[in-house]
Amino acid sequence: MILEVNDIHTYYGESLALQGLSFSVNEGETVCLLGRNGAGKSTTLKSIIGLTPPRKGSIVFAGDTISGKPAHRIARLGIGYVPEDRRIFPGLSVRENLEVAEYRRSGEAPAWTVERIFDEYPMLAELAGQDGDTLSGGQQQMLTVARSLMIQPRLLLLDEPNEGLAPVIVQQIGRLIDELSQSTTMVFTDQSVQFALKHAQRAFILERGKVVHEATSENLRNDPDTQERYLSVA
Ligand SMILES: Nc1ncnc2c1ncn2[C@@H]1O[C@H](COP(=O)(O)OP(=O)(O)OP(=O)(O)O)[C@@H](O)[C@H]1O
Repeated sequence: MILEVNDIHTYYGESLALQGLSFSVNEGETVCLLGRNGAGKSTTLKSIIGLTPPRKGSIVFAGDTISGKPAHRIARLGIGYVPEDRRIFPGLSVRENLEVAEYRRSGEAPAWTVERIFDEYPMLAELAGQDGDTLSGGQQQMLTVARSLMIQPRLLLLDEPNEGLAPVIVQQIGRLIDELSQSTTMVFTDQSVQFALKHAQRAFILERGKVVHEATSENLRNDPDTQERYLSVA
């Protein structure tokens, strides 16, 4: 088990967003968090990375309790996070956006360098000198995912990577998830059950800040009742 989220309670002010949410992820797996708007998917990822620390419960990553640690320390333990709003640093080139994120754990050769990213994603190499702010939505998403690799993640969290992107770009993001899932454990959120089932091995369905259903993608695909109950827009 690389990630264990145990009974977390996360608040915004006095308002309870996650109320006893638990799930776990095995090393090498790709899982998806599904659920209607406001179910708590983004807050779950933000709780793991430490942006909205849970007030109760615990989160264990690779044997270390990370709940309670500051976000930058959690990231340095090897958790990459791509927020919903893709924070490209404006005024920095594509190359600089990657360079500022670079982190090498002592004693380990980095798996990801700017050169490797440019080799594997030539589209980013072509844009190397361009200001990050001038990129299209799809290019920005590629860059934010690539940037999250620069901390050499063992676990990658992607929050709605497809939001606002054209279908052809969504296909590219799907391919990127498939490729990265060969080497990295991943947790992503998505509004589209079809996309999730295609690219994740397991899904957790959230409702009102809790996991209410867990299934392999295969089983959920053949379970229209559960899809209808928790995922269809009423
Ligand atoms: N910054 C915030 N301040 C106050 N409440 C918030 C904030 N962000 C989220 N919430 C509340 O927390 C709950 C969970 O929201 P969250 O964004 O995690 O859901 P989600 O499943 O990711 O939904 P969406 O698909 O709309 O992003 C909701 O009730 C939401 O209104």
